[in-house]
Amino acid sequence: MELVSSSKAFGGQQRVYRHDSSACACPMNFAVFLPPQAEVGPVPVLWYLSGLTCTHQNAMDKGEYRAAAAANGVAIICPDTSPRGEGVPDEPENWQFGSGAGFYLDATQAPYATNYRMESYIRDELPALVARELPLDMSRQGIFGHSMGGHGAITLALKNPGRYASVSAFAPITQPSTAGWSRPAFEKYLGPDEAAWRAYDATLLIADGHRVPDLLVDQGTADGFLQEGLRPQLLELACTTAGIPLTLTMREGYDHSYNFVSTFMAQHIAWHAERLIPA
Ligand SMILES: N[C@@H](CCC(=O)N[C@@H](CS)C(=O)NCC(=O)O)C(=O)O
Repeated sequence: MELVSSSKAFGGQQRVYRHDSSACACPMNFAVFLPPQAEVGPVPVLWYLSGLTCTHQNAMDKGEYRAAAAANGVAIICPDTSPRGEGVPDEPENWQFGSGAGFYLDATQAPYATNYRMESYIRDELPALVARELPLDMSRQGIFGHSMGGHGAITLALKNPGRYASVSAFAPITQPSTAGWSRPAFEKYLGPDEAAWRAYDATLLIADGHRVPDLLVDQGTADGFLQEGLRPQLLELACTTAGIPLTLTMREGYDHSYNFVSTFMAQHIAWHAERLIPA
């Protein structure tokens, strides 16, 4: 992998790397913050998955995670949200599909199946790469994300028990198989048979028996996508029915932006650190 940039922050290093992805069949960028503790030994890893229209850069620029990551001694990795660039099929006018809208799934339909394999990328390829190249303790991983990235974090945690010791989300898309901004994308990536969509829907994965030990979710009450796109009540119902301890907090007056995400970032990192770092 090629170092694109490196800058000291909070005693650690905020870096961006670029590499040729075999899962996505294109070059991919990712951001990684290494806390100062990484200079003395491998540190736990917290994966942060971003939402629609984002790249590896949004959370790095606006997520305000570095102080808490340095204080807790965890690395934060922010991957891109889709394959992108020359030769990657896209709908440039559509912000809910294609570039910036990979939905953390492995597409099965032409022409998307060649590149849009974000599940394999996040679950297999990128962890193997960073494990080889960076001072990370891969036996201690957590995952979180925002909106489409909250969907990605929760579904990956549900499907890979034991891989992620902790999972949380800011304003996650809880039931993408029925939400207006994700249904068309699911159909294009996965085909018309909705049975194939269940593997990428948190509420349906829970209904099908998948579990996480516990789950932290924050949601702003002034989020314009709250009832059409996000619907935390569906996740709450699924978790209650399944007996999954969910800490869902509705945050009065907060919208969908990084002003909301950054406000609660330190609390989420502390939640993960409690589960990743033995007292
Ligand atoms: N472009 C959309 C908004 C998309 C949006 O809010 N994306 C969220 C994730 S779902 C985000 O994080 N955007 C990038 C940013 O705020 O930096 C619109 O015009 O309504």
